[in-house]
Amino acid sequence: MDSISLSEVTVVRGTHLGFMHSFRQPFSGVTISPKFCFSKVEGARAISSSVSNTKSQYVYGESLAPTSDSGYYKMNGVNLKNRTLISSVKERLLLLDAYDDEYGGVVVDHGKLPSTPNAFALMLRNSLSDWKRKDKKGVWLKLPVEQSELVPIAIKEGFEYHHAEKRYVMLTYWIPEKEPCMLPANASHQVGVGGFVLNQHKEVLVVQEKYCTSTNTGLWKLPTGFINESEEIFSGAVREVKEETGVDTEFLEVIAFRHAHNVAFEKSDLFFICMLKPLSDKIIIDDLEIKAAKWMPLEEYVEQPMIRGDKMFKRVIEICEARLRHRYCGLSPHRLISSFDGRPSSLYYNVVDDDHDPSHSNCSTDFYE
Ligand SMILES: NC(=O)C1=CN([C@@H]2O[C@H](COP(=O)(O)OP(=O)(O)OC[C@H]3O[C@@H](n4cnc5c(N)ncnc54)[C@H](O)[C@@H]3O)[C@@H](O)[C@H]2O)C=CC1
Repeated sequence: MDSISLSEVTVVRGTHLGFMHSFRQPFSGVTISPKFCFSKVEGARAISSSVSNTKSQYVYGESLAPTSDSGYYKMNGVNLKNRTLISSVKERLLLLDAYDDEYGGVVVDHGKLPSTPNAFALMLRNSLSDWKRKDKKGVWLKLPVEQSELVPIAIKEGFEYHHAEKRYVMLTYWIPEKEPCMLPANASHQVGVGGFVLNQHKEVLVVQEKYCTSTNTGLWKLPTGFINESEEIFSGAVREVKEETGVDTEFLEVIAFRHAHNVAFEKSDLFFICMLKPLSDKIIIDDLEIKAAKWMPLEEYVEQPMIRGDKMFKRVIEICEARLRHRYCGLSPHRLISSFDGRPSSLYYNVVDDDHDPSHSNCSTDFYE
């Protein structure tokens, strides 16, 4: 792409009204209309190298134009003497809207992307030159699905995929050639939960999955699933159990967690095994995912060959049994806001509460009395 048309440039600027705010400052007292067009002029590097245009006069709105005296420019009837300033303003018109991040990089404003591929290609190239000149580091470019035609253009300029979601793809570019790329990688883990739900009759809530490997066919297992974005582990476990079995539960503790790698899409897996107290006993299965569910005596569950012969399942049950005998203590969530990031969060721990009264420890709670 070597040139863009005048009309395309007009569209480009039409998406950049935010820029006009800063544009006002160098020409204080001069009003600049956001609706404008321009043509090639001497000294405007960014434009002259890439815009094909035949008009001899250029204007911003209807106001910026060279005067008969070649050293002067006129805007809304006011003479401007600073050619360099005008040239730099013209260049800025062909840059992507972006803001600095705290690591010396830039984040392109995805809400203000130009609407045509040609304009985007020109502005991206100009912006990269500008960021390189300014020694910027990482560039974050989020392209919404509605503008997916811009993806190959960015790739051609050297951008790489970082991650994708349903509505966008994120691309990155690391500028410093002599420094290793410091941009954080895409999220590396998925988070799963499993519910150990034991009733007062020492029966455990188990399910048979509708879709499973042949080795697991017929296995009665704990309800498991993945937590949703922005969902807490404790509420995700309660939700999964409810969805799969219809049983209401109260979260008690994280009993253990497993860390495994290359589980899906080469991502690692954090699996939190949660102890839950049943609040209802009626089973209504989710027949999209689950073939059957029932309350099964704990001894019977443990005696299944796949449980007895499996190091993880066997150990998990041993831990749960130890917890029931007060020989082990899991982790309970405590809600807090850290001034580090100001975000509400859950800290899982099992020590006594603030008043240092051991009776307040979650370890002392007897779930089934
Ligand atoms: N299922 C099990 O026996 C065990 C599960 N876990 C852990 O439990 C957590 C959740 O794992 P699972 O329950 O096994 O999740 P899963 O792989 O069974 O996926 C959960 C649900 O997503 C849907 N799904 C997944 N992939 C699909 C596809 N390609 N097409 C259509 N639907 C699809 C299915 O409805 C499935 O029931 C993970 O952290 C895992 O490590 C740990 C040990 C055993």
